[in-house]
Amino acid sequence: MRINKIALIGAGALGVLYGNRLTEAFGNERVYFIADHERAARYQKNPFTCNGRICDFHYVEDAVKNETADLIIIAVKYTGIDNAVKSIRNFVGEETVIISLLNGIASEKVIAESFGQEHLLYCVAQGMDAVKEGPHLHYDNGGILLLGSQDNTKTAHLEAVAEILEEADIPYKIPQDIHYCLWNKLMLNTGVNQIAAVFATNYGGLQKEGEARKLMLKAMEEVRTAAAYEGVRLTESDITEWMRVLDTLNPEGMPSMRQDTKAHRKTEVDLFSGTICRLGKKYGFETPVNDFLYEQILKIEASYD
Ligand SMILES: NC(=O)C1=CN([C@@H]2O[C@H](COP(=O)(O)OP(=O)(O)OC[C@H]3O[C@@H](n4cnc5c(N)ncnc54)[C@H](OP(=O)(O)O)[C@@H]3O)[C@@H](O)[C@H]2O)C=CC1
Ligand SMILES: CC(C)(CO)C(=O)C(=O)O
Repeated sequence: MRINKIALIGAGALGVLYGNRLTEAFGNERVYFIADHERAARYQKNPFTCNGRICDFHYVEDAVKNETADLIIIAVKYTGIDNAVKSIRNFVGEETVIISLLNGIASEKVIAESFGQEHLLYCVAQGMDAVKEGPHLHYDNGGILLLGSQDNTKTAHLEAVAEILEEADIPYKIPQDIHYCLWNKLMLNTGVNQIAAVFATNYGGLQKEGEARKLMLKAMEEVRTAAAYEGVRLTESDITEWMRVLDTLNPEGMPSMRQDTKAHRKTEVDLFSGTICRLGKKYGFETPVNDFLYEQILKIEASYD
């Protein structure tokens, strides 16, 4: 299989980062964003920039028929996944490969249920420092994509995506176990993102000993339990390693969920405690910390003007 046409949906921090690298590599004949009519018009009027340079993006309206993409990259937030799935429907052909850059493990389930497991490759986006203000994206570190198939074998789809990333000079890795990688990142996000939002703090507030850090570790332990029920083994040392990484971060920085609550945006809580509490109910284990965090985050969202 060879990937010719590449579509993205979601021109946010990650969408602009990858959209720009792919457009620079393959041109806007082969690379485009799928967008509804309102977004396409808005984006065309107010072009995106990436590290100070205007992005030469091409937009195709989601109502267009008879245009399928070989690869679709989903880069919306979880709050936008249902509409994004509707928007890409016309572009999914028999051989289309779909990857989701979203955090957590929930978007993959939505995609598989909507289009069939055979279209899906698993992906973790990590290590980037992309910050988007209005249409302007800045990053120093472009991060890396971890990719894998459902059973971690080298499928034709996986090889085709790897080839295209290689050609575009986009860093990627095919780890031994992509599900472990997805869960490990979910464990970090469930602790760090949610605690920073609930305690209205930054990385500095999580780096020092105290109630916030204690609760963060307990929230992460509940993810370990959920992962075990799902057949993924996360260890104590995975948590220790994340704490080492957390302790190196700029204390003034903050995870995306805290940025969302500060800006009074809906959060991705359903990706994090939403997932863990749901699995707790499914398998019959207690999730007191994530129950508490879920409730608190919904309260924060409800308090916005
Ligand atoms: N930013 C990062 O460094 C990282 C992010 N992630 C994860 O990646 C995902 C994306 O994050 P990020 O790029 O930061 O998110 P952003 O909020 O920056 O971007 C999301 C974009 O999706 C667009 N969008 C929403 N709904 C639709 C729709 N129906 N059709 C088309 N576009 C739509 C929004 O457009 P509009 O503005 O026009 O409404 C917005 O620009 C999240 O799950 C995040 O947790 C993972 C690793 C790192
Ligand atoms: C890894 C981390 C916590 C980086 O801040 C993140 O994924 C996020 O902010 O959503």
